[in-house]
Amino acid sequence: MNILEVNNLKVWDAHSGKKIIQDSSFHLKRGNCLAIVGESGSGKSVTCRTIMRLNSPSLLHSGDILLNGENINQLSEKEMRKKRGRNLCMILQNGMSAFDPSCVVGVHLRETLTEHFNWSKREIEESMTVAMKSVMLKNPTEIMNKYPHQLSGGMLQRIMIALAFVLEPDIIIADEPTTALDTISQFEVVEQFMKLRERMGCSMIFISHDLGVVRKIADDMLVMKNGEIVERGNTEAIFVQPEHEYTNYLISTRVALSSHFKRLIGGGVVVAKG
Ligand SMILES: Nc1ncnc2c1ncn2[C@@H]1O[C@H](COP(=O)(O)OP(=O)(O)OP(=O)(O)O)[C@@H](O)[C@H]1O
Repeated sequence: MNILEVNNLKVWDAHSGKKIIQDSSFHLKRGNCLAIVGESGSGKSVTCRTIMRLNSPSLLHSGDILLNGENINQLSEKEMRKKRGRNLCMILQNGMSAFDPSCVVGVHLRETLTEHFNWSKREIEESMTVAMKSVMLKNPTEIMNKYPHQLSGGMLQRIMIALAFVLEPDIIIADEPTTALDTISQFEVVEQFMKLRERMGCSMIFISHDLGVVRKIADDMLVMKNGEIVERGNTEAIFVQPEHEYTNYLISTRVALSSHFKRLIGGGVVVAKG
């Protein structure tokens, strides 16, 4: 059963007429994680922002976007706002850009949750506290009283994941959620995503440059190049036997990079003698 079906999605720049997404059709099965990979500028983020209807007004689109069978492309802006957060939740690359820099994060969390639930301030704080502890954020009350710039990138990502725990959306769209983080935070955030899936069984679209993470987390994947999907299917099957030469290139580049890295690390270890 598909929770999301995207049919014949086209996106273009109204000013230049440049086609950004050519004619994209894909689906997300309920409870599955679909990864979108591809080089920079291939249209991964524009695809996801179109689903959320968060593109800049200069980008126009056509096609059907069926969420639970309902064509959300035909909804008014007001109806779409209700879908965002409660049904579709996006976790961005840079946690800093997701929060209002002028207020403490607790205000942002309260505003978001008040829009979707008829909860008191206390209920909101209680459910956020539980969710924040579950993503290993200690001292939730203290964190909620801090401004975004006073928190690390990894902490902000985990706050967004905690918010997703509370919102329990049908679909979480994560746009390179670990790119801006250091290696340790990347590992922790990926762990939290896996936990999120296990606990909520939610459906997820996961954009990533990191093929190691994709192989670990995604059931299915799409490979994009120049606004087109060039390969799709089961993640493991694609990794074992990529059909498109571009996918082959992406996978073999990763393998080459990783063995180069291992050689460097191995070669860099000097054991003192005597
Ligand atoms: N607001 C916009 N106006 C015009 N062109 C845009 C706009 N936003 C994105 N584009 C163009 O759309 C294309 C796809 O961009 P997109 O951000 O989806 O790529 P991406 O695959 O997500 O890349 P990355 O991995 O670097 O995030 C790019 O050529 C980009 O320049």
